[in-house]
Amino acid sequence: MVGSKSNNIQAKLVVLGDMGTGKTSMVLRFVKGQFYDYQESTIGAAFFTQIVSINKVTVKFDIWDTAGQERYHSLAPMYYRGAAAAIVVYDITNMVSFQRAKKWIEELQKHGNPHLVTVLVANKVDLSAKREVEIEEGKQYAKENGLQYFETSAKTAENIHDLFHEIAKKVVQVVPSTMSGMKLQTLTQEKEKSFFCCTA
Ligand SMILES: Nc1nc2c(ncn2[C@@H]2O[C@H](COP(=O)(O)OP(=O)(O)OP(=O)(O)O)[C@@H](O)[C@H]2O)c(=O)[nH]1
Repeated sequence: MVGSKSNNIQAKLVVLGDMGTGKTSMVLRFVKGQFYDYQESTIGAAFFTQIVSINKVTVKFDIWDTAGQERYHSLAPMYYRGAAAAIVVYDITNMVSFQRAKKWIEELQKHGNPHLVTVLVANKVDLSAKREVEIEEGKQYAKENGLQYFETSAKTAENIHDLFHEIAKKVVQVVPSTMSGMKLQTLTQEKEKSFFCCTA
């Protein structure tokens, strides 16, 4: 439970998925309202912050946008460790990226925070004429694995706002009741271990 006064939650959010699926584009759309047709591939990872208000609760997302290229795979645990939420992205025009998304989900199930809010995102829905992964396939996989599922387009902004707001709502719901009322200072010492960081 979160206290009735105004509350602030800081939550680490990691974005994973194959290269070129649109991870950076989705985050840029959400944080800056921008989209680039020629978005450069991420090297290592990029960091962004954005605040979302859910009723009287403010969620500050610390977003780690990871690099999808295989050579950066070994860095990923550094970014999903301690995360409150994860977005796993695939490109609806690329079946290989869907297979890769499943691998990420398996990895998170094995090594991620057990309370991780995980969302499967099918991006580039504006390219439906080139679709290789059917909606039902994505939905079915998400259902079987207890994940939320969103179809988005970073290009047109379809569902991007809803995606991050839904994650914020879920994060607010799973904030452990023991953390309600804790002071930021107290939590800072344990920040490495904690999934959330609250002020009340
Ligand atoms: N049509 C369309 N193109 C998109 C969309 N999202 C991203 N793109 C394009 O796809 C390409 C790759 O996008 P990025 O955002 O760099 O993908 P990424 O997953 O961050 O890639 P890595 O950094 O290599 O892991 C870019 O040319 C984007 O413009 C979308 O929703 N629709």
